[in-house]
Amino acid sequence: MLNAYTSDEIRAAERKLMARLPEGTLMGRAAAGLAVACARALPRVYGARVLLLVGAGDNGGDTLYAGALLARRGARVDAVLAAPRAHAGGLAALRRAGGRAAGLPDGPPDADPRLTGLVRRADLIMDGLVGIGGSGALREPYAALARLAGGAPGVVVAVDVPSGVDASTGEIAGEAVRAHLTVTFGAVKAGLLVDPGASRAGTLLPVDIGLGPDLPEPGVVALTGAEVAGLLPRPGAESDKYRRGVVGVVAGSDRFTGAAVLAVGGAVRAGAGLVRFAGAADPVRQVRARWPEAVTKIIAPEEGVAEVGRVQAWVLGPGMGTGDGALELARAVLATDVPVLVDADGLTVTAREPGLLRRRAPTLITPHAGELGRLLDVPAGDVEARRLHHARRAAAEFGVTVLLKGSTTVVAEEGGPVRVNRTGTPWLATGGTGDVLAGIAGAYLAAGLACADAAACAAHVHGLAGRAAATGPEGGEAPIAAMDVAERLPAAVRALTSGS
Ligand SMILES: NC(=O)C1=CN([C@@H]2O[C@H](COP(=O)(O)OP(=O)(O)OC[C@H]3O[C@@H](n4cnc5c(N)ncnc54)[C@H](OP(=O)(O)O)[C@@H]3O)[C@@H](O)[C@H]2O)[C@@H](O)CC1
Ligand SMILES: Nc1ncnc2c1ncn2[C@@H]1O[C@H](COP(=O)(O)OP(=O)(O)O)[C@@H](O)[C@H]1O
Ligand SMILES: [K+]
Repeated sequence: MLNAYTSDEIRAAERKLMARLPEGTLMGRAAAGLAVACARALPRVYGARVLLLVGAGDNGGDTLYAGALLARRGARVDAVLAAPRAHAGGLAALRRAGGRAAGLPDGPPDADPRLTGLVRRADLIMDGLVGIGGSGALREPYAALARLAGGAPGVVVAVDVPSGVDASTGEIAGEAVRAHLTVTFGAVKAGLLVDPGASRAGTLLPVDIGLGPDLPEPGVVALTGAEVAGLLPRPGAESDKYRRGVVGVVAGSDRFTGAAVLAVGGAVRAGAGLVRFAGAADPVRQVRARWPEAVTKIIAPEEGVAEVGRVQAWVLGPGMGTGDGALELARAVLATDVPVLVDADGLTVTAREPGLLRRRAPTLITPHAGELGRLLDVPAGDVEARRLHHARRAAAEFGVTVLLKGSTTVVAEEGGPVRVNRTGTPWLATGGTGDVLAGIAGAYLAAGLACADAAACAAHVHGLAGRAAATGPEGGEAPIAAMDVAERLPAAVRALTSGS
């Protein structure tokens, strides 16, 4: 499990640890780890040009000490001091090691030829403007320096967090540094795992400074492949198709037949014991043609799902339409006493009657930002900008588990940590992949996994399958279709369970 924390949690742990150690020990450990990471990111240290962007706080202090270590190994180190004050010990160390430091010129930094020259020529830039002490949008001149680093040809290394990214949430209020590598101290910050912050961090490199025993229970976690493999349902000698889990899928409409085929495909390929599909005549025909494994039934909305047969979990919504008939079907499925996954159109219609989501049996909703925005009555852009906040809020408000899709998938439930999935690829941003995801998670629910486990495992496996589809065995990357993701599921699960 990769555990991630807020700035306050890290600070509290640091305070406890610092009380037991001589002053400066933690900064020394942080700077040493940072210098090693930077040295590894350079082809050679001797003669390399290194530029330090230094803020007034301890984040700048780490950067100056690390710069001093590189200068001692022969790097040509220049520090730009973004504020009138800088960490005194760090500055002295850099100068002693032969590094140079200067303040900012008058006027805009991006119009200063010396500064733009330093940025252009730097093999490596360390962003030490702000770390966990940052709050709100980057102020000037920090914001201008972050912009300058954005256009630099060299490697950009964020110190602890990319400046401008909220370390606790991943939110970005204004300008933010875009790093190739983030060297983060003590423990991973939650904002490095959640977009928009996560995509500014590049590769994450945690440096252990001894905080472990002082850290609390994490508020955000990412499951490892081995943990997901351990949770995935697996048939045993006593299994039969019913015990493995029967998933009911209510999806598609005469207008949207593909969503039904894809959701059923996700469930079949994820290992459901049996898939029962119920819907309008057209999607039933399509599902039967593509997935002869599924048992199908044509239903009219007023019939409900009582005659479809016994299932252990329902998937409700992909492509089912948003009219009154769809709402009637949603009412029928949500009135059952088994776990229900609500996706896509199912969410759009329940947004008209959110009380339907309050059930005794578990409920998992799988919105993208637009769908969650409709449920919470906030713009989709705000959901994307504040993913952790809105996913947690919806879980609390509706009493459900929430899997919020998009560039970072987060799974939130009351009383547990948020789980973040890191296996996906932007190639998944294509029509129908969400329908496949719903089918996968539905199969896991039917097999008996709790909502948060089913959601986290489904997102993990779906992300792996998406990546495998986009990269293929010959390397490179190519566009994918949603059905490719369903087809790659068995290979993704095989790779996961074999530990490769
Ligand atoms: N504690 C420890 O043991 C260890 C800590 N470590 C390191 O210390 C870092 C935390 O250091 P920190 O607490 O000094 O805060 P830091 O991130 O440098 O920022 C504060 C400065 O930024 C400024 N500022 C804030 N927001 C701003 C904005 N929007 N735009 C512009 N400026 C803004 C703020 O200005 P102010 O608001 O006060 O005027 C103040 O000057 C941590 O990330 C890690 O790198 C490691 O060495 C390991 C051990
Ligand atoms: N930029 C991205 N990076 C990674 N995954 C993405 C990105 N954009 C979308 N996805 C994933 O692609 C899928 C799209 O689902 P959804 O929006 O429901 O599409 P559809 O309704 O067409 O099936 C989700 O699993 C989502 O997490
Ligand atoms: K930083």
